[in-house]
Amino acid sequence: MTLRAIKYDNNNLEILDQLLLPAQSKYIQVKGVEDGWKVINKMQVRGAPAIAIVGCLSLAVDLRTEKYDSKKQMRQEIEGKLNYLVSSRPTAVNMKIAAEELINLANQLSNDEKVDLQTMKSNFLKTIEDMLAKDIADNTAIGDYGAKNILLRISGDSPVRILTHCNTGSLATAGYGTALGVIRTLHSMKRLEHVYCTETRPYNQGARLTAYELVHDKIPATLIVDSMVAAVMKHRNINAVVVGADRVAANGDTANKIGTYQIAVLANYHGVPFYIAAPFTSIDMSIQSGDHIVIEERPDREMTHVGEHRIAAKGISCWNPAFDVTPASLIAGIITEKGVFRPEQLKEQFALLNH
Ligand SMILES: CSC[C@H]1O[C@H](OP(=O)(O)O)[C@H](O)[C@@H]1O
Repeated sequence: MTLRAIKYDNNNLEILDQLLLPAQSKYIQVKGVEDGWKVINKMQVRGAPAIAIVGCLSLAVDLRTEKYDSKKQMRQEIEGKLNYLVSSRPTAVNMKIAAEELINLANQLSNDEKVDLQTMKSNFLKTIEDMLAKDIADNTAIGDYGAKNILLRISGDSPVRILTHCNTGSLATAGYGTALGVIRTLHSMKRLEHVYCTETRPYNQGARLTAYELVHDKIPATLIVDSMVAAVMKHRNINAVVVGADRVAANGDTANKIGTYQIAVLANYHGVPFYIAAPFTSIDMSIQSGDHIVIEERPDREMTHVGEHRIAAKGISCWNPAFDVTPASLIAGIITEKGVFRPEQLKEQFALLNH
């Protein structure tokens, strides 16, 4: 049984409430865009690709139940709801890119006189529902490209030791995962010796979610606290770091979970290749560098408490950015579903291959 963050059939959308994992595995129904915005903003579902898929599927739930007087009215509803969903979390670009593409599609269908209202609705819904299968296909391709590229660096057929940060698996996507997809593929090739996953404070995506996925898949792994990365690189002979992305800028600068930047600096110091694994839907060619990426800041309580238990002194001020930006100069390769690219190749390859 594979882990599924998202369940969608017969217009019934459910998400695995990731705030309750690993103690409790509970699915909650998403009854439309309002619910979609809330479960994304509260991080009951999270992960750049999963955010876009759940957001768009929540729109599909609304569209199937609502009646429209005209194609123009439906187009206006679609645009308003998609822009609302984009506001749920600002850093991951996938929801923004999906919204732009779906608004363009709604405009095309609305302006096409050969297309009636019912055909517009069914074409639009199919495009959204196809996102699930496409994401899984993208992730298995990322896994293949990433594993092969990492193994090119290894002499003989010895297995590798990988470090990863945050959660980039089935719980951050429609399935299989991006960076965790690379790890899954290495494991299936019997070329993975061990994974080190960081706990990823303050939301603990590593301890609660990645560890959960690795144990579920029986992949040999060790959980480390975020402050142990340097020691693990010094003493455990890490062959590569592979992490995900929330937004990759045109020059390859990448926003990812807070703590990623310092891992990249440590990897550079220890001569460990540092990879980003992300689908083209996480690449934002509209911004030239990471300087332009908006970094979400989350509530202090996510730092000062674990559940209901206070772990920080009352009255201390907090800074809780959810992401940081790793400069392209520290990135050995960007693993995508179309291949593995050096940051300086990204703009050209994206223009060639993004279709
Ligand atoms: C498949 S990449 C997921 C990406 O999203 C995570 O952030 P969050 O848990 O806040 O949504 C993290 O940055 C991962 O790398």
